[in-house]
Amino acid sequence: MLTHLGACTARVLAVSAPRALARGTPTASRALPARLLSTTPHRPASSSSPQPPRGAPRLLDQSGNAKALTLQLPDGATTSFSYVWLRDHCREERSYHPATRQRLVDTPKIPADYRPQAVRSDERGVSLTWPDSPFESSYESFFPWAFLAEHAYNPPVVREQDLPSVNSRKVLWTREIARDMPTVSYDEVMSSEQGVYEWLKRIDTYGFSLCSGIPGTPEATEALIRRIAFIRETHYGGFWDFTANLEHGDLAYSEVRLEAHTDTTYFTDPCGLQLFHLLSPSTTHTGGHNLLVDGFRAASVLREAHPAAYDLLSSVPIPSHASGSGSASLPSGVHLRPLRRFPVLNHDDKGELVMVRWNGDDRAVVGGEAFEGARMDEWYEALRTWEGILRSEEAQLWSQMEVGTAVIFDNLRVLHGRSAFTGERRLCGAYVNGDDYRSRLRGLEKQFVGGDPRRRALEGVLKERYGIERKGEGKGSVSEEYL
Ligand SMILES: C[N+](C)(C)CCCC[C@H](N)C(=O)O
Ligand SMILES: O=C(O)CCC(=O)C(=O)O
Repeated sequence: MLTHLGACTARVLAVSAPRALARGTPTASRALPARLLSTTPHRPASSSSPQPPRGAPRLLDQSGNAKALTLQLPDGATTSFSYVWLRDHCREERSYHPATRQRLVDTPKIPADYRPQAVRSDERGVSLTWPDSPFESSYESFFPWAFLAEHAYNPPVVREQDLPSVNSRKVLWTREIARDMPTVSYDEVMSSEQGVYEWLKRIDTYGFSLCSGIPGTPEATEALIRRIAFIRETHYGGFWDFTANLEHGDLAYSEVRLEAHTDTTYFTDPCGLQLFHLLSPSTTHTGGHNLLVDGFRAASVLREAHPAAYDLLSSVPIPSHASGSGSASLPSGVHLRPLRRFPVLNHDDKGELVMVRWNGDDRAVVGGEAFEGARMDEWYEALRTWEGILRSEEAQLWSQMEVGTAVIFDNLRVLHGRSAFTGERRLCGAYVNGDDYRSRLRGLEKQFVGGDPRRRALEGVLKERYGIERKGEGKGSVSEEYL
């Protein structure tokens, strides 16, 4: 078991109905705490919404003389595709390897004025017959309506506002979550794909999860991590089994307190997941308690209360370094250029917060043009404000780790730390790449719930708004599993 430190006195920011993460048969995992800060869930149109217009989309010009393929959707909307785009995105075997799903067509050789000699459509989609030409012998491409509707660009048929944000499933938390921690059991993770799915869903939702019932050995811990994906090797090695011996020239290998931070801020691509499992019983040491802070919640508090500070921490790039060990040297002085630098708060191209990078110990010298004038004072004020939120009582989830229960967290969202300790404290764990974790989760979502939330919303929009569905295998090699 994990012993939570201190009474849970944090304010619950907002509570809505408990969210069932798992669909279908309940697993051995415990129920999940109610939402602690409501985020606006994406609500697909209810069954009372008007019935979608029926009938397949239709072509507006089948003459083949048009400069582009234009189709009209059942609601009257029209959208066009360039013929070069169509030839480039053909999913037939001549153009798209059916096993590797890689493009075979040599795109730059498609003539700029390429056009089909015939175009026809039916209830399933559109067929274009390409002519004999120096580019290729005559050939037919088929596109299911679902493929065209999903990938329409001129104009788009499905827009960003039709889909849930990448953070729609995330539940922000305070230390209050200690009342009922997202937890799965070692046995369920090791014994079934459903178990791995329950584990990764919790990590995706809360940014962390416990896993209980683990044999107190590094071997069992490593096997558990490898149920997600392969381990990410760094200059600290792959799977770590360490004590406070400064083995790798880093404070993690010491007994000092570490404030809430994210790891590997000196890498262009910080490690995605990080797992810790205590191997020495709590009787062998004093202190060394685990700290977790929801960096996305902290950022939302900062944005609400200190928007200027939020903007500053979202724009000014911060250098980071690690002494590394042996051959690794990751300096990042003001004039030394890593591949690129990142701010503390990082957003995707839709403005969604997707990565927190914060490590006060590993931060290198800040300076350069970005800090001229009053900017340096403003930045330190923002730092104090940000750290004030991270160190607030309501934000800090402290736990005394125990042999048999591991904590795993998303290093791009959840900050971690530890209290100082004395005595023998042996910890093991590893990093997993963020892309490998997200890929594994998407594969499990496809297996258990028909895809990730955006994929399911996209197909819901096409079906409910236009009556268009992806219907099993398409014609030829164009499968409905197109990427
Ligand atoms: C490998 N292990 C997790 C034990 C320690 C990693 C060292 C942490 C480093 N200061 C950083 O923040 O990246
Ligand atoms: O010792 C711990 O509990 C955590 C150490 C740490 O923060 C790290 O390795 O990044």
